[in-house]
Amino acid sequence: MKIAIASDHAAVDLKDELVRDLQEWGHEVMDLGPNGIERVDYPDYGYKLATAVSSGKADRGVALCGSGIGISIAVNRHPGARCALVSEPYSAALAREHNDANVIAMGARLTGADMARSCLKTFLECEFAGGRHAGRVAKLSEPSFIKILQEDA
Ligand SMILES: O=C(CO)[C@H](O)[C@H](O)[C@H](O)COP(=O)(O)O
Repeated sequence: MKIAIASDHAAVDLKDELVRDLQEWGHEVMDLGPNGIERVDYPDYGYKLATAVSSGKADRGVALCGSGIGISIAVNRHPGARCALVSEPYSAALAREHNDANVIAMGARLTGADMARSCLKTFLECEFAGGRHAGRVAKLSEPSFIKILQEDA
């Protein structure tokens, strides 16, 4: 698969480690940065990642920051992204099977490299179950649903 990955400064080391894992597992990796530990803003990298996945340039995305919270919020602002913040493999499996998540988010300051690797492997191996979940996932990007949210805001 083609996997896009991005982080902020807090998760560069984890990003680099997961890039190596992804390559070892045979995936094509789009590393969207950053390349150093200089402070950057997670919305910038979350937006880049969401665009890569939504446009079809990448099949799946990996979003990393200190807690995973900021970058997952940023990615989910993009209408084509379904980003799941996880810290253990069962949630990573459910994110694929029930939610058809196309981006996994993790927090480098909270989740160790071995656990992150295990979550990522599960996320990439699991498939969307469809069935009763399909209509729910479709609703997330239905124009009428988005319109209701905007009107209620
Ligand atoms: O976790 C994050 C956002 O949810 C970020 O990665 C940052 O770590 C967090 O905002 C703290 O910022 P800092 O500049 O690293 O102190």
